[in-house]
Amino acid sequence: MSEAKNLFVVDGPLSRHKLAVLRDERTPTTDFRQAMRELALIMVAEATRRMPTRPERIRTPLVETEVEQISGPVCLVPVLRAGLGMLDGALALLPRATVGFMGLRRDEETALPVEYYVNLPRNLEDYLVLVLDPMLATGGSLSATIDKLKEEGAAWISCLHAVAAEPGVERVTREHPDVNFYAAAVDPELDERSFIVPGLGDAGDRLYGTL
Ligand SMILES: O=P(O)(O)OC[C@H]1O[C@H](OP(=O)(O)OP(=O)(O)O)[C@H](O)[C@@H]1O
Ligand SMILES: O=c1cc[nH]c(=O)[nH]1
Ligand SMILES: [Mg+2]
Repeated sequence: MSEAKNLFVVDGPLSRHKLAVLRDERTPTTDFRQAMRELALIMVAEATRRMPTRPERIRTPLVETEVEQISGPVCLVPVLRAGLGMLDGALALLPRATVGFMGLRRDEETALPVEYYVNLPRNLEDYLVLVLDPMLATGGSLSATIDKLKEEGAAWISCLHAVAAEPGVERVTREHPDVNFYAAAVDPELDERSFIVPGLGDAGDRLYGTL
């Protein structure tokens, strides 16, 4: 298992349970979607633990006191399509977040990412950015996403994944030591089509019934 300092495995009983539902080939689309939403919620709770905060003085009904607020606006960036399966869960905890989109699909022959849609907020440097994508396989799609976000000025980025594969983790943690990566599981390998093994199959197809 990767020992990178910027990799965090979110593997408590609840996330293991959700992941078990996602991995099972018998799970129908509706249950798969629900488990993905719930896992995203758990992962956002974990990833926000390392967000910067700022103090603020307020009054409770009794006295004046100091509280903490997350120190910037948050931008959620789902990587289309599969990342959309995590968006609702993330928005449940961060309802005021801005949402940007990265449209990428892997070429079936080469497994390299092809960009087809990008829509990010202006002034990305002001935001704390959370990238949502259930699958981190070779790391090609995530690497392209992080490069784009940094090009647009993002300075604080964390990435949330249901399943990551060792080779992809090795790549993105090495290329981006300033970014934090969260995964519910790190699987050992990729098959000849660059699918994660054991993995959960094609997350986009399972979310949207396009099997
Ligand atoms: O680490 P990589 O090797 O780049 O693979 C991971 C990417 O593959 C999947 O998307 P896919 O291309 O299947 O698009 P989809 O979400 O539209 O199905 C997944 O959601 C990631 O974005
Ligand atoms: O195993 C994999 C690899 C890439 N994308 C997926 O959806 N699943
Ligand atoms: Mg897919």
